[in-house]
Amino acid sequence: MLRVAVPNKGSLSETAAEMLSEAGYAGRRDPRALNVADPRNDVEFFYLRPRDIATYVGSGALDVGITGRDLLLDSGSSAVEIASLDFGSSTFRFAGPSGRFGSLDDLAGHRVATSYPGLVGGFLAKAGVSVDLVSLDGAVESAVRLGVADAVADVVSTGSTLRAQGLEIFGPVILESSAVLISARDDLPGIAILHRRLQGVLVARQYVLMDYDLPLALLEAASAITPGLESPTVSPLRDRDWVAVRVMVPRQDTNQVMDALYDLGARAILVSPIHAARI
Ligand SMILES: Nc1ncnc2c1ncn2[C@@H]1O[C@H](COP(=O)(O)OP(=O)(O)OP(=O)(O)O)[C@@H](O)[C@H]1O
Ligand SMILES: O=P(O)(O)OC[C@H]1O[C@H](OP(=O)(O)OP(=O)(O)O)[C@H](O)[C@@H]1O
Ligand SMILES: [Mg+2]
Repeated sequence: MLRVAVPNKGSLSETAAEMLSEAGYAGRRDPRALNVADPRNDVEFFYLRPRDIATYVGSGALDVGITGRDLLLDSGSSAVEIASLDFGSSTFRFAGPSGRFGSLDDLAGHRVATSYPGLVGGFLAKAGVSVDLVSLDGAVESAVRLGVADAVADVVSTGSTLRAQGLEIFGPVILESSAVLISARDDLPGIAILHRRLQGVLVARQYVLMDYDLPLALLEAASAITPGLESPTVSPLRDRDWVAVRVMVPRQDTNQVMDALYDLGARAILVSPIHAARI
């Protein structure tokens, strides 16, 4: 039975659970349950703190897990990233009081608060900048105002938490992070199945199916607008001068693509959602 680590709370937990459910796996009925067996899929899920998942997976106690790239790198675990899951995107940045720091070198000798000492310490060591790291559990943006640090290094999404504390980002990007699938095993077929199913969910979320009718003479021009993943499916119509085209289109481009196809001469342009996919 494949043993899978899933975030039990925090920013990643809801979407991770939704994706697994869309991928056909059993979820938690009791939100406090720590594990759920899914015998139909030969999987058992373990609901753990996102910060601990890389440790469990790296040690081999669990086979595969969903966590943040930043948490994986901070942990120093030997687990590796198998795939990005395209949610929970954030950037890891330095920030200080407005106008106080201009570049990374300005940090030398100062106190930097973070709840990711492994990630930030590694980054600063590589950059050759020596600081006094202040390790906190969370809400690190308060550390400057409360006087325990001169700057912070933390997860930034919208930036509103930093702004509310009078901080602004400076220096290089430490990391672009997102939710990732991690493992320390490459010998379990169940991992490839889980990976493929989650990829299918991403495709179903990111693409729509588009059908349209088109004068045959415009097929090359239309294929340039909607190349599809491999190549568009083209079917004959009773009127031999026309064809029906079916193609996958990135969801976010749907309306621009429909406008362009209509301008070209396509008609009866229909869009449908994709419920599941294996690409
Ligand atoms: N505001 C956010 N937007 C997007 N991703 C975020 C945000 N905050 C955290 N994350 C990401 O979520 C993952 C886990 O962070 P999360 O906040 O859920 O856990 P935590 O900080 O350990 O727990 P908690 O905040 O509940 O104490 C990390 O990969 C982080 O980059
Ligand atoms: O850029 P923003 O959109 O404001 O989001 C970033 C904030 O979100 C996370 O906080 P979280 O709620 O996880 O609290 P924590 O700091 O205690 O982990 C992160 O640690 C930042 O503080
Ligand atoms: Mg947090």
